Amino acid sequence: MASSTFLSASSLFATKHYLLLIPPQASAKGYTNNNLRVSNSPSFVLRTKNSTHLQGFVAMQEKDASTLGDDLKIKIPHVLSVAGSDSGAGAGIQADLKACAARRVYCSTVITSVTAQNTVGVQGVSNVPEDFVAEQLKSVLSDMQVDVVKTGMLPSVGIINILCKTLREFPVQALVVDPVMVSTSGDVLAGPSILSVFREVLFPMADIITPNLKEASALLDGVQLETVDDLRCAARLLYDMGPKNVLVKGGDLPDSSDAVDIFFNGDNFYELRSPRVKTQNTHGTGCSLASCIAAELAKGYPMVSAVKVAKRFVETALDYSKDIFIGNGPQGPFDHLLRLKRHSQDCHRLQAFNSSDLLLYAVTDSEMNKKWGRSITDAVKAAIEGGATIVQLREKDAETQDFLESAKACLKICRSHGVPLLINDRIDIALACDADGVHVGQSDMPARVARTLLGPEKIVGVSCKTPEQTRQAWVDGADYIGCGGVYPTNTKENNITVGLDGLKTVCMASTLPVVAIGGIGVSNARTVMEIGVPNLKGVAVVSALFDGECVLTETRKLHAMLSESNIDGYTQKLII
Ligand SMILES: Cc1ncc(COP(=O)(O)OP(=O)(O)O)c(N)n1
Ligand SMILES: Cc1ncsc1CCOP(=O)(O)O
Ligand SMILES: [Mg+2]
Repeated sequence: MASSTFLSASSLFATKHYLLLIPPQASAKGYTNNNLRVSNSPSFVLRTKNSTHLQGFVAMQEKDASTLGDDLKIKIPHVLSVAGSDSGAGAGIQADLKACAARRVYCSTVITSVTAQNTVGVQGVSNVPEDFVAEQLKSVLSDMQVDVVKTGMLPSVGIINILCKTLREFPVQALVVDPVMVSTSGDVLAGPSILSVFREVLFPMADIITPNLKEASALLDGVQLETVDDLRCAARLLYDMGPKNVLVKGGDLPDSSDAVDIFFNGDNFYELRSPRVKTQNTHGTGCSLASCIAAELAKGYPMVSAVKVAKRFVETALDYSKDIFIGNGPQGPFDHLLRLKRHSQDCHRLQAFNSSDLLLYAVTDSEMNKKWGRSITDAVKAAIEGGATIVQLREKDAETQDFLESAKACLKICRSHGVPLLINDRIDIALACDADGVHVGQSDMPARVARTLLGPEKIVGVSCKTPEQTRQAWVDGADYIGCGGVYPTNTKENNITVGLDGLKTVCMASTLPVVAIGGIGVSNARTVMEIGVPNLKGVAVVSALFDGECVLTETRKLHAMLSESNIDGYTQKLII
């Protein structure tokens, strides 16, 4: 269906630019090196001729890929949205852009109409002149390898005719038609004059049409649609107008606690049923659903899975957004990217990573807390009260669910004190609780992948014992380096001790700030900090803080020692 580039795997393996990490189950299933389809970086989909697929990561070994030959460039799935602009950005072109971004598909836009719109309703509409719609269409389609066209508000017969003519000139893999007629607020966006051109010209070209109840009824000359059986009849009648597939959305069906949509492909009916999300923030659901279908088609998925994924995508976003508040009208927008609330919860972390946070780095240990009969939250509270400037949860034996609960509780404490909280090894836990970042070692999740998964604003720390590792950490997008064990330690088994010389070598080679770790406490922290390298920013400590009766006392002692020697001030001055 979609025209993503097919690359032969042997050419990928031959290049130094890509390292294709084939998941074990791929070779177990006997996948050959032929016909691997790379659809997205850094994630990829392996697709075989029988369309089974596996997902994984493509890691770029070089940041600069500008020297790649044409045959190795990655084709990005591309949806062109032909729709109206919504100034409130809940629906229309703006929703389409967000839905495609959320589904990791490129979206270009042809604007058919500009609406003055908010959560209350539509205050004004100004259609774009037809010849300028034609010009936009030509600009995009003549250049940009569009896979799928998705239509929204098509406000005039002339614009629809221009679209159909242009699509004949520049054919695409699929056409998704959302026959927008009325906004969520009830305002008319396309008059009855377009009904016949929809039915006679556009629908026969469509791979799928996605009317809601009101639109289906209007297209069927006002027939009443009140039950799921009515939706089935409507789907069949609409199918007879020529589209290859029909999705009739039953979101407005009365008396249903479920959201029921009917999908018909000419052979089979699918009843897509899910619990109705109780929310007022539904503005733009139709546009987003159609865009998501288009996005999945552009990636090469079959129609039924595209529709199912799209429905799940919208439901997830609606559920996530049910308590957000944007605008005073009855139907607010929702958050396609599931990120807006996180930002407002982030308010206690006022700035990005600050290397002076490494001064007194407390690393927890579940065994030690158990031994001394304290909870992890009490341990973290005491460490912060004693002066810890950053906290890492290093819970090696914790069950995932317990770890997540502890991490959420500790995060609350840390946020209320403005202290960053990092998670050791477990990117999944960091993502699930929205921690401030992670610390990974040389055999953990590679720092570059951790960075990709966590995004640019989170902190990524990497353990390094050599200059080569520090350089790689920097290339991979790490924020700091943990270097050790500086001294022998019982906390980490089989750990090679690098000594003060090893620490110095790493610091000298590093372009990133460094924190020293391993066997460090009040008795030797000063010696460590006085090795005289500007980017050594602090000490990371486990047993000296947590393997004792009173975490508060031990942390205070170490904090006093570090502040007394004004180590941070010294290193800050040197590094400037
Ligand atoms: C600040 C800091 N530095 C180094 C480490 C060690 O990480 P790693 O090498 O992954 O070993 P484990 O801690 O996972 O056993 C650290 N945790 N923190
Ligand atoms: C996790 C880790 N990485 C290198 S040494 C070490 C253990 C540090 O623990 P302690 O501070 O008790 O020596
Ligand atoms: Mg680790």
